[in-house]
This record gives sequence, C-alpha cells and structure tokens, in this order.
Amino acid sequence: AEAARKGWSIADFEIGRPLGRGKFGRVYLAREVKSKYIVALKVIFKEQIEKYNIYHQLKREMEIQTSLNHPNILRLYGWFHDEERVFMILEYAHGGELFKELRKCGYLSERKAATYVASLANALAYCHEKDVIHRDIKPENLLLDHEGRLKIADFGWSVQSRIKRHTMCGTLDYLAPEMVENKAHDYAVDNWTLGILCYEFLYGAPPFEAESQRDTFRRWEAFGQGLFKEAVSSEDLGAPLDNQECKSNGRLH
Ligand SMILES: Clc1cnc2c(Nc3ccc(N4CCOCC4)cc3)nc(-c3cccnc3)cn12
Repeated sequence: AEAARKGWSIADFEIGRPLGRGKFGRVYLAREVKSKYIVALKVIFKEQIEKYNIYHQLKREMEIQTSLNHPNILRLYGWFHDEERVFMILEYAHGGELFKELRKCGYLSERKAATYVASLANALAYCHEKDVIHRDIKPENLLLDHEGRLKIADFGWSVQSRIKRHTMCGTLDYLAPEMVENKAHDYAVDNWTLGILCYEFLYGAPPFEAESQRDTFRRWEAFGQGLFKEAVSSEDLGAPLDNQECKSNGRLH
C-alpha cells in the first residue's frame, strides 16, 4: 500500500545478488533501506518492452498480480520506473526454485507431491474465481518460501531457470491441447497443467517429455487417441461419460 502512495525509487533499495534472468530482464535480491525488508526486484528494460511491443501485456500482468493476494501466489508489492527500466517489487521466495528440489531427489514423496498439488489447486481456484487464467504455469515459475510453501511466480514472465531443462525452450510439456491447437480456451487449461505437474512431481519427468517438440506432440496425440477410443468405446457401451470426467482429462467435450 505504501508503494502505491509514496512511489518508490531505486534509491530506496540496496541491490543484492542476481537471482536469475528473465526473457526481458533480470531478478535481483534486494533490501528496502529503511525497513530492511528483503524483496526480489525484477528489472525489465524499456527498450525491450518497445522492441517486443509488450507494454500492454506487461501492464495487464502487473495489474493482475497486484490484485491477487493468496498464500501460494508470489506477491507483487508494487512497481516503479526510471528512464530506461521498469522495476517490479516482488515477494522474495527464500527456498528458491521448487524444481531444483525435484531434480535433486528425482521425484517427490506422495505426501510432498500432494501438498504441492493441493497448494496449486487452491491458488488456481482463487485465480479462476477472479477470472484470471494463468495459462503459463511451468516448473520454472514455481518457487518455495522459507517454510517450503509453494508460490506461483511470474504471471506471464517466465524466469529462465538455472536448471538446464532440455525441453526448456518453448516446451509443449505443460500446455493443454486447446492451447496447442490454438482453440478458444478457458480456465480448464490450468487444470490440465496441474495434472501434468502432478505426474512430474511423482515420476520426475512430465508424461509427454521427448527430445523434440514434434515427438512430444506425437506422444500426446497417441495419448489423445487412447482417450478418444476409450471414450467412444464407453459411449458404445452406453456408459454416460459425465462432463466432469471429460474435463478432468483436460479434453473439453
Ligand atoms: Cl521472483 C523471485 C522471488 N524469489 C526468487 C528466487 N529466490 C531464490 C531463493 C534462494 C535461492 N537459493 C537458495 C540456496 O541455494 C541457491 C539458490 C535461489 C532463488 N529466485 C528466483 C529465480 C530463481 C532462478 C532463476 N530465476 C529467478 C526468483 N525469485
């Protein structure tokens, strides 16, 4: 609230180590000078905003994230800008990237996976109540706070994770079918991603992971065919596929 009233400037912060690089800028550890409060400061260069013509998207993302207040969503406390940069004052997630933990131990216990999936589901239900579809939930955007609680970060600004994921660039792994097929989509796309992440928490890799996007698409099609055949066969048998069951598979019927 203070940020909105007073208007911050870079002089209010001591900049610490870089935490990571985003597509349009970097994230730094920072401390507010007076309160000694630790935050993450995301810096986006205005020339990048012009070059990629993302001013409106950035504005919308920041309005959305400022309006969201949920324990599993990383807070955007406020923002300010100078001649050449826009600064976002974000909650600092002390635990770092969730997927570093996953890579370290390969896959998570069922209890841990269930805790993270429940946190994600709560955060997504909160977003959907406010008509916000994240659409871009990826492992790189999941952080942990000092108590190990999951935080969804980066509404629309994926922060390049330091973990070299071979499916890193433009991964299809987490995108729902209707997004990939560029169809009209609703909040169900986030539910699809939740299923993918649940699989990855338990198994250690997403279900359709492959060396190339083409192969991922092939594996995903095969899965789809399987679903479709099953659906047709059960319809043949006259067993009503209730809408909820269809939705839960991420297939919108
Ligand atoms: Cl936004 C935002 C808020 N907090 C963070 C954060 N926090 C954080 C904490 C701790 C550790 N370390 C813990 C000890 O071992 C080394 C890593 C890393 C990141 N990281 C990133 C990030 C991480 C990776 C790449 N790009 C950005 C973005 N963040």
